[in-house]
Amino acid sequence: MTHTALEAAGLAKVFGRRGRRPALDGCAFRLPAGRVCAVVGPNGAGKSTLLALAAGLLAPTEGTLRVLGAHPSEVRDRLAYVAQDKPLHPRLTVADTLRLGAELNPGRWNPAAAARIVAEGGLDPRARIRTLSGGQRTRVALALALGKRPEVLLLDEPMADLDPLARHQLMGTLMADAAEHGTTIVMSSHVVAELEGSCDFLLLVGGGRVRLSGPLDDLLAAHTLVTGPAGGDLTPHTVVESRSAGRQLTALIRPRGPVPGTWQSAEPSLEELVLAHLRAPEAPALHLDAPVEAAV
Ligand SMILES: Nc1ncnc2c1ncn2[C@@H]1O[C@H](COP(=O)(O)OP(=O)(O)OP(=O)(O)O)[C@@H](O)[C@H]1O
Repeated sequence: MTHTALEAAGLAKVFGRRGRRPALDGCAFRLPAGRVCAVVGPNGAGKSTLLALAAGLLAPTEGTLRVLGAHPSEVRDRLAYVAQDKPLHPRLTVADTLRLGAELNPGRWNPAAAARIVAEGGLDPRARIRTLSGGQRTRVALALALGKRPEVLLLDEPMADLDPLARHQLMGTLMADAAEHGTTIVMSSHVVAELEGSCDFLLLVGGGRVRLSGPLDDLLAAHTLVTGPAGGDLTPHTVVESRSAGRQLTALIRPRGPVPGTWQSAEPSLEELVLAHLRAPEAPALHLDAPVEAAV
């Protein structure tokens, strides 16, 4: 039994010929099993590439990405992956699709988990996939994924085409499943607010690199949002991002020692942490997950 769900070392992926800008470059992180991990970052940052590598659908150009201590292809039956485009057979009905899920996952399939997700969306089991809306297809794809009873669930922007109520309800189902079975969930999303309160581990990817990694509480505690007079001196602290409005300066810092009482300070929210790093792509990386070094 491994206690590590995902472990990347020196991970790089170049699409097409070598020499092109890598989609991922020199990524190293370690995600312990049982965590709910948010993967965030701007468009083109490499989030989908990372998830497809973890699912074993892509091979790294350099380095390794181990899943449950093994090569992804060796643990395929212990993983489930929901891609952005949710490939489902358009002519099958919802019930046929779940039956296929059962046939493809003998000994693992949990019909109740899959049926529950479909039923909660009010989907007619006799409806053909091609007649479903984007959000309804997402629900079927999530039902297939959870029905597989995976140890690691990889979700690429799973909530993008769901209405707010369905998002809320499906997030609740996912979190309950993770809590009950210890499932590791790795979920990319652009809607940072919806990750707050559900995720306990963060990977912030930018320009193909992992810029922040670690337990969310530790990453938040390592940063302080300060407000003070414009032109105020923030040495010796590491300033991730600062903005002035009139005579006031607001900055996200990584404190190195106490912050003077002339500054108002508070712990940032997840959204504030992520937005500051997105606005400041050159800010230094911070890894609080003790990743392994790339093998030489
Ligand atoms: N199949 C592919 N062939 C060539 N380049 C690709 C391919 N897939 C991704 N890329 C490139 O790799 C980089 C990372 O893409 P990726 O889809 O992983 O980003 P992302 O963070 O998931 O973006 P988004 O938030 O827009 O979904 C981008 O520059 C993209 O153009």
